[in-house]
Amino acid sequence: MEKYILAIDQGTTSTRAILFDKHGNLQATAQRECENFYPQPSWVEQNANTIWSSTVGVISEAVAAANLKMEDVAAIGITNQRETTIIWDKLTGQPIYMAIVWQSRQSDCYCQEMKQKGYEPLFFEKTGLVLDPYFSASKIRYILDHVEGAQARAERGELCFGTVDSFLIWKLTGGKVHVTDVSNASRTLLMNLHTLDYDEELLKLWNIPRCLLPEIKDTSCVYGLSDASLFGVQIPIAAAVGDQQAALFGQTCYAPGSVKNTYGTGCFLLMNTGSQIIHSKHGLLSCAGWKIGSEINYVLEGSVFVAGAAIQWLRDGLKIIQDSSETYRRSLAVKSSDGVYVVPAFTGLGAPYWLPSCRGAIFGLTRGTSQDHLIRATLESLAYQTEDVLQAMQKDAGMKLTALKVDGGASKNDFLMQFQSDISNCDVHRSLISETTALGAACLAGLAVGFWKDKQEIIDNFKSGSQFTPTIDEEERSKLLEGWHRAIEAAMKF
Ligand SMILES: Nc1ncnc2c1ncn2[C@@H]1O[C@H](COP(=O)(O)OP(=O)(O)O)[C@@H](O)[C@H]1O
Ligand SMILES: O=P(O)(O)OC[C@H](O)CO
Repeated sequence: MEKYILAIDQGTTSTRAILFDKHGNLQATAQRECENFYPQPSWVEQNANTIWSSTVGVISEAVAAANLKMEDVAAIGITNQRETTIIWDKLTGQPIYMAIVWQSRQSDCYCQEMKQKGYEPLFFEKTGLVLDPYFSASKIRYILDHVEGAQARAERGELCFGTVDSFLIWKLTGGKVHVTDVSNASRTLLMNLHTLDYDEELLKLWNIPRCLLPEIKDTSCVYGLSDASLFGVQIPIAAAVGDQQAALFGQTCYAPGSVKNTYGTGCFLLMNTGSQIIHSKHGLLSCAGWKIGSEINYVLEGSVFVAGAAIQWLRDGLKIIQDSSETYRRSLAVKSSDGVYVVPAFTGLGAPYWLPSCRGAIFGLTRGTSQDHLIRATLESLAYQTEDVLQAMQKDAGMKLTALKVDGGASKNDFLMQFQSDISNCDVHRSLISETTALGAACLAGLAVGFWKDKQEIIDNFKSGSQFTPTIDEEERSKLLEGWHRAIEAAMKF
């Protein structure tokens, strides 16, 4: 009887379950939207119970859609929005606060305080990260300070912290297993990148008790079995991996120097740096890519906070499009963005600028500016932000990138992909399967249970899709980029 690997991709905008067969072909997929709440400007929260119920829902729906039974699933791999912070009661499994989403800025004051005390270099050296509310540590501090009695309960070992992977493993195993993997732990500001363990000095600075935290495990290994009461059978949970590292794995970027960009809610450009930690001098982050047995892979990352989220803003905020795919047609309805630049810094600026207080701005408006110009300029802003990160990455790595592998929801937009190729003067390769994040998690789970023999088998299964090559000359490229840099500098000064 043929078996399948089920990947759970719990992202910022949706929870998906996807089934893959032995050849890496997608067999079925199920998806539920996830509601984001914005209780105050620049705060973003989600209901952790809904994250869980949507996960159980999509698993059953995907298996049913493929006409399979749960017995046909050889293993589950989990990939997730990273940094998003959940603290729950160890006895009841009930979250004690909303899930604080990675984009949320409500814990910025803790990071500012650490910066004022001069701790930024220490954190950068040990964790590869900058002191920003993006990462989990200050979010944990926020919950422990704002939920009555939480600090004392954490110290007594009554509470558990987890990023979404950890919370889902806890729930799936019926409250038996409290673990995470190195790729997720390396985004907490608590894990030492060199030892791959929590760092006592950093825990002390944040006043976070170690017993609150999940054990850090490999990325590809069996953490436990799903509780029989959930699906009738016990299925090995065999991978947990942050979604950006999962996409890097799914894109088969195994060689040091290979790069991918994912255009989802945000944009995340990752370069595999092999067993070497490269500490960026240009505003990028270092973190763990994955650990498989004794093999550890590090990555250099540029995280852009608002990418597809800007398209959602056009749809839900400005209401000038009905559907995100409409941006393709609307962008081509005008010859250019006519000098309009959108800086979508709705939740501050991430890499390479790191300015949490920055806000969004639109420049270059004239009486002739139409909705289509604004839509086109918003799409272009995804490519400009990516280009800024690419420039920083090339400087750090000391090399010129000639090809960029891409994936994620907004990578379906051909206009955006062509503009990216033009503006970055490099080839853009879009994989045939857009679900490379889920594929990466499935591959890591499959390797753990022997479903796939080795990485070569995964490379052999990989299917390339469309390719975009540059069509504009250097003069035009420089002019467009010069306008963008004036816009971003003005937004930062505002
Ligand atoms: N055709 C498209 N053109 C532009 N943006 C798109 C398109 N399709 C989806 N998006 C954007 O991509 C994002 C969803 O991508 P996805 O990879 O599912 O995100 P996430 O993993 O962050 O939940 C949304 O923000 C949406 O606005
Ligand atoms: O939900 P996504 O796919 O936008 O990913 C979020 C990132 O993991 C945040 O670091």
